[in-house]
Amino acid sequence: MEDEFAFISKITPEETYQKELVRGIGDDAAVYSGADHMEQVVCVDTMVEGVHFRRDTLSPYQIGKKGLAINVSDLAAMGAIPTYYLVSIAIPSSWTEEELTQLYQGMNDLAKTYQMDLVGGDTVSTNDVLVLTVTAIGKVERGRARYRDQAKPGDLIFLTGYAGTSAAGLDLLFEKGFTGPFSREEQILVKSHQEPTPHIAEGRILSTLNKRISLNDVSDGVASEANEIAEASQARLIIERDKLPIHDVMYTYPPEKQLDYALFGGEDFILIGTLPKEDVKEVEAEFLSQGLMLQVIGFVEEGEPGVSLLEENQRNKVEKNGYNHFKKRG
Ligand SMILES: Nc1ncnc2c1ncn2[C@@H]1O[C@H](COP(=O)(O)OP(=O)(O)OP(=O)(O)O)[C@@H](O)[C@H]1O
Ligand SMILES: Cc1ncc(C[n+]2csc(CCOP(=O)(O)O)c2C)c(N)n1
Ligand SMILES: [Mg+2]
Ligand SMILES: [Mg+2]
Ligand SMILES: [Mg+2]
Repeated sequence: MEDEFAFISKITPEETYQKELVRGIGDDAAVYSGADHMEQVVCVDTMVEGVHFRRDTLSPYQIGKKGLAINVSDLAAMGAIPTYYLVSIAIPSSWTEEELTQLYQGMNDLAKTYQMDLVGGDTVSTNDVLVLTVTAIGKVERGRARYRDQAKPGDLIFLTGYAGTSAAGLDLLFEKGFTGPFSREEQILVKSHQEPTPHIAEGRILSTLNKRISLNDVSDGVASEANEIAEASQARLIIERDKLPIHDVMYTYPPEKQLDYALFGGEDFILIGTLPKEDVKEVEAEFLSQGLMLQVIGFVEEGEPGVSLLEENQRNKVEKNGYNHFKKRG
């Protein structure tokens, strides 16, 4: 990389999507207006080389795409419509300009899907590994954001996709390297790790249907995210083992391995939530009409806040044991 300012002008979009954007890249800060009936939603997540990806697990394009996707997933978990994003990047000297162009192409491609505008960021050099921090902004109709603290006894728990595919894909990449070779089944798992799809359409259904819904996205694993809902709601969540949605391509794995990936794997970026039993039919019908998946995986009951797995009539405690940056898996 020769010049910081040349780099910034290279990554500045020529056109923008959002009509409420007043000033994007090029001044000290971005400016946008918003309608009174909408609330603004903002989140930030970081990806660090060696922790969130390696050069042999994600391509530069995929690093960019996933860096934005994990943030869009947090917007989905709030029921929000994505609008803007900002990118802070610390670049080691080993990265070529071509690789950085690909990284931004990955973000651009995902941003186009959701009509999100890149409105700012920061560019620095580093003597260490690449660090990518994306801030995502969205909006949601007043009072319709979906929080983690809404679960109540009698509710059902749901997932909006398959659990555990990303972690299974990552293990395949560790085992076989970036180029594989991977069978067709394995390719599905690897792709789900490398290019997760945020569940924005699912989040929007859950926000526009006016129901009492708790919602979270699965970054650290179903066990961890379910425990977050349990803590925030002071509720007891029971997950039924035989209802966990395991993708067909994982049927060749031993059942214990399937369960471990599903509960503790993480990075699936599906949504987990709860809703009143009497609302399930209506919500399911809306998901079905849009070709989307909604799988009931358990229920909420009275009792000590926490999560249990119901298996052959036994309840076993599910610890908050997913991915934790300062703790090894136990
Ligand atoms: N360093 C920090 N300073 C201030 N707030 C933070 C910091 N780290 C996390 N938070 C806040 O703590 C809450 C939980 O953050 P967390 O990162 O666990 O959620 P998440 O982004 O959904 O999960 P993940 O990062 O695993 O995808 C959020 O409200 C987040 O904004
Ligand atoms: C090379 C490599 N090693 C391990 C992992 C697994 N991993 C890293 S962060 C994370 C949870 C989500 O992160 P955060 O909590 O920061 O949002 C998981 C499951 C990976 N993706 N790549
Ligand atoms: Mg976070
Ligand atoms: Mg989240
Ligand atoms: Mg985390």
